[in-house]
Amino acid sequence: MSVCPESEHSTVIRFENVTKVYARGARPALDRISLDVERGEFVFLVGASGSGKSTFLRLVLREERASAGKVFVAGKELGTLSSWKVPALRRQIGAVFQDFRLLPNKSVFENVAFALQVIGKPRHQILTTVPDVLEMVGLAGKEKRRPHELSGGEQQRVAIARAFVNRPPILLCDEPTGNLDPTTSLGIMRLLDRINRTGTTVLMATHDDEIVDQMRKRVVELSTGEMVRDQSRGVYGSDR
Ligand SMILES: Nc1ncnc2c1ncn2[C@@H]1O[C@H](COP(=O)(O)OP(=O)(O)OP(=O)(O)O)[C@@H](O)[C@H]1O
Repeated sequence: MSVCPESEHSTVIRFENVTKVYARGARPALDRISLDVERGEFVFLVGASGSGKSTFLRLVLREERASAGKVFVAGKELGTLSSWKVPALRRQIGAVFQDFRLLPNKSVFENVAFALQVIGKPRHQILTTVPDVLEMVGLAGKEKRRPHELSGGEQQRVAIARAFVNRPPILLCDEPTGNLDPTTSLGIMRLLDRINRTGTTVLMATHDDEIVDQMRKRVVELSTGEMVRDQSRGVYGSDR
């Protein structure tokens, strides 16, 4: 197995000349992307629909493999990573999506606890960890509710709690505010910012220009699979 050539300790995601082609003859969804994300960074991935943002996130999760080039996550090269090691890789990555993806028949508590049960955490640990993370995301007192008894913003907080409960070093967010109004979105961003300040690297794909402009974090822009901008403390549109 090859290991990331840079210091494993600071670079958490590295793309080396990565191309992804889904179907033979199709134009690349990602075209020769090279990028390093350091531990503790907050990175926005922006670009029009179809520019390759979700493909980028899927490569990090090893849901897809690069057609050419190398992807390193947490020091591991994903092209040569054995399939039996993929679950351990994914334990290092929390993921949050636009559509929340909660289990509808489970309570808030159970939705978050489930993430710990599947990785074999003991019951006593689950009983102390879940209330802590629910408190952190602002859902103390709502443990027994089902997802349909919560607002969209609250449902996204449950999804974030579930993604973060195991304290992964990396949090991937694919349009996490896409279904939320601006005020609720701001609350979600404050929460992601807090999580980032604990040292977790956050990589967030978004179309939400107001949020990108307010947060002033690193902005990586894709356009039809090519990286056209990588700006520290950037804004959504490069012309502003
Ligand atoms: N599973 C797939 N099979 C074939 N082509 C795909 C697949 N997934 C994505 N694509 C293509 O790859 C390109 C990039 O898509 P991707 O979903 O990564 O873009 P995106 O920037 O996330 O878009 P959106 O903002 O709409 O989610 C598009 O041309 C898309 O049609």
